[in-house]
Amino acid sequence: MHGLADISGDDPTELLPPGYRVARWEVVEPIGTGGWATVHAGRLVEGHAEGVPGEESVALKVLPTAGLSPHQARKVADTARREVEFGRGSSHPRLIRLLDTFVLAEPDRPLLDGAIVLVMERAGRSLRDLLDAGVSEAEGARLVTEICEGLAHLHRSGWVHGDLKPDNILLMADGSVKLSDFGLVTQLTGTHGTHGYAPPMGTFDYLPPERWRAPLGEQGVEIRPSADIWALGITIHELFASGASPFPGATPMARGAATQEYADGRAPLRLDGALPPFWRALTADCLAPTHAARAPHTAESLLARVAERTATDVPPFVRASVRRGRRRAASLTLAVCAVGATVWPHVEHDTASGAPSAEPPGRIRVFNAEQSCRGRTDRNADCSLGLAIDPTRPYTVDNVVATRVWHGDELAVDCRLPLGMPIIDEADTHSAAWYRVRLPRGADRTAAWLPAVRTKDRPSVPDCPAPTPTG
Ligand SMILES: Nc1ncnc2c1ncn2[C@@H]1O[C@H](COP(=O)(O)OP(=O)(O)OP(=O)(O)O)[C@@H](O)[C@H]1O
Repeated sequence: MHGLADISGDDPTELLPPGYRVARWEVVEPIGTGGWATVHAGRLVEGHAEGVPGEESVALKVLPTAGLSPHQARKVADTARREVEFGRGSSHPRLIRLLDTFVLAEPDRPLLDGAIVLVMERAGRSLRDLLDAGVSEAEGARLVTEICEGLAHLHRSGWVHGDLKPDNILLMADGSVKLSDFGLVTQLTGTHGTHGYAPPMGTFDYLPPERWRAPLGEQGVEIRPSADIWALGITIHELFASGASPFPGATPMARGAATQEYADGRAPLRLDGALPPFWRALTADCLAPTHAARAPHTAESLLARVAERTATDVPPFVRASVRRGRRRAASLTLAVCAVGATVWPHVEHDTASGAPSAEPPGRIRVFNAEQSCRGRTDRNADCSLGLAIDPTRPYTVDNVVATRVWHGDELAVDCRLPLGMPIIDEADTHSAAWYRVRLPRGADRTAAWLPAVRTKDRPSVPDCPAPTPTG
């Protein structure tokens, strides 16, 4: 976020020298400086902190309040309050965890007196550090997937990040993504929990067009999850275009003006030629010019799109088995179904007993919310839908079986899981229910899970026992 002044001074070690103790934590060295804060590497020197793996694995974020105008001090305090309130109530593998918070009492060191210290999990670097070199398409897919997992969790829990950008997308030592910097997080309110009110701050390059004109009320400016989706679109563009913004201009203000020209229909969206076709389409959806046009593209639906795309874009040895599966499906199609759909054979296993059962308790037809895919009979890969291995885990690349399904396919169903991972389809239909379906003979497993949003049928089948990781 943009602060009003660099309050930290030129040398962060002047503020918090190595060896400085904050309760059970000790400062090791500075990591970086933001608009309002300096961040230092730190270590635990006393006792034990749950979930802190190594003794040097924390970051101490210091927000000084000394020397600020009352207005600035209020902003810093509000930023810290948001981070703390959010950090205390949330825990997810894709979010940087808050471990401790303090307000320093240092009457003899005026710069530090009253400073707020947040102790957090420490990352190795940020996504910003990857932009110059660029990433491969596969690596980009993994990074975007993990960003979307974090965003989907935030949005599901009723929060908007409000300052998503490569600097706030941190990479852990093992390369995994965690979102950070929750100083502008906003809780969704309103009758349906659709919007909240954020302070009029943020990073110009990542603000959606509607934010430039949003009226500032007593509670702040209105913000919705679609603001994070816009920021995600800019971030994906930067990721595949070596850090370039999709909007022209030498300064953030100029790029902001270009953003508004586009939103007003006075300029087209010009995405960099470096973006591969799938990512062009996805980025364009994230950068839909209005909240209403962007709203169907939720973090959850983007996650499903990337997962499906990655599952079709599999290594050659897996692809061969998928092709074999498709050939088998194609012959069944001819034999059984005049409209290009498949009726899968059903012999595998009875869910409750594990014994083979000839007749499944129910059948469902696959429904594809993409209208353009419904009339097709060619089983085109772009129109295929995935099945999950574990319906309680995020629907990501490593949670999709190799066998694909298409609109109209008829599947044998054993049971229904009412509360799995919530899924939102392209038409914005929500459901946390899943059906356990049998896979055709020869598939690499006997069963998989179809999200209930992918069928219009409601067969009367028993509730499933808790799923095992093998599905
Ligand atoms: N948990 C962390 N682990 C490692 N580095 C971190 C961590 N949190 C922040 N940093 C790094 O410290 C620097 C400043 O942090 P941060 O952006 O949170 O401060 P800020 O004042 O809120 O910044 P901004 O004004 O950009 O929002 C950044 O370079 C960031 O990558």
